[in-house]
Amino acid sequence: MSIKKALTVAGSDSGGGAGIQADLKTFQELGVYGMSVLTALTAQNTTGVYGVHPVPPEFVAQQMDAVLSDLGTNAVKTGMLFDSAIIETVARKLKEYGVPNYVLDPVMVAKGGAPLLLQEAVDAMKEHLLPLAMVVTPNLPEAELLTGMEKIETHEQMREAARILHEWGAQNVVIKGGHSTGDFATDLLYDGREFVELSAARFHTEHTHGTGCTFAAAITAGLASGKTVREAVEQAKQFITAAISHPLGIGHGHGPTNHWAYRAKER
Ligand SMILES: Nc1ncnc2c1ncn2[C@@H]1O[C@H](COP(=O)(O)OP(=O)(O)OP(=O)(O)O)[C@@H](O)[C@H]1O
Ligand SMILES: Cc1ncc(CO)c(N)n1
Repeated sequence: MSIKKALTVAGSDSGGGAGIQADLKTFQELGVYGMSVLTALTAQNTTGVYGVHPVPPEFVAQQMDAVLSDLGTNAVKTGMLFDSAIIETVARKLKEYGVPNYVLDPVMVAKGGAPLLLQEAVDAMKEHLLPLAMVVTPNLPEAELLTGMEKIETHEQMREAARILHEWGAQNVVIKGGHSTGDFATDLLYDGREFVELSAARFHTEHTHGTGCTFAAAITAGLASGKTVREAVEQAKQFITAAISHPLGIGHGHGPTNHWAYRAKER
């Protein structure tokens, strides 16, 4: 059996719960070989983001060349990209190498409110990355910023946002419902033809640092392994639900999710 590989292009979370670190842990747990291209360093822990140090776009390009010219990959995800120069560089390299199975997690703001994407970069993300995406995974505030819709709360508004992002070039759209309220955390998958709702019990917990990164990384790992988009999203939902339901209880703020929980349950 050949080894399946996945690449994450994202920022570093020194606290280990989100960003590159969450992605690599998720890849490992789902049995794919993980590779990483760093776009920014953050001085971060469970209580907040205390500093951001972006990587020069030329060095992002150099990292992508190093990985893609030698190892190649079966899937790629992007997370924190910080500015439009980095976005344009990443888009150019994804096209140059014809990278398959691209998952765009449009990371914009950290849980505590720190900006992880400059405002000037939202248009660049729509123009350069959305049309390349096999799957895009906005949370509700990200879907509002991308579509320009004033409020996305109801199921019908989630469907409308998904239709718009599909029309703008993403092949599949997952609108994540983590930020809504109610007894269920319900996400919506749209492939341009049908809507599929993925629902799980909502856990009343503070420990949701890195949920979005982990979810998108799990989708990426599934695609790298040859799953269909539907199968990969369903597995990712199970992975993140398990990770949230068994928090590690570390740190003084929003603690990380538990990347071991899914495999522990499988055994
Ligand atoms: N309290 C919760 N209980 C159960 N599932 C949740 C909860 N919070 C989020 N989820 C699920 O976790 C996944 C990630 O969604 P969320 O909306 O939290 O992403 P995000 O806001 O991008 O995360 P991040 O804070 O990492 O940026 C989705 O499948 C969502 O339904
Ligand atoms: C580096 C990084 N990427 C993404 C997020 C969003 O959770 C975060 N907090 N930090």
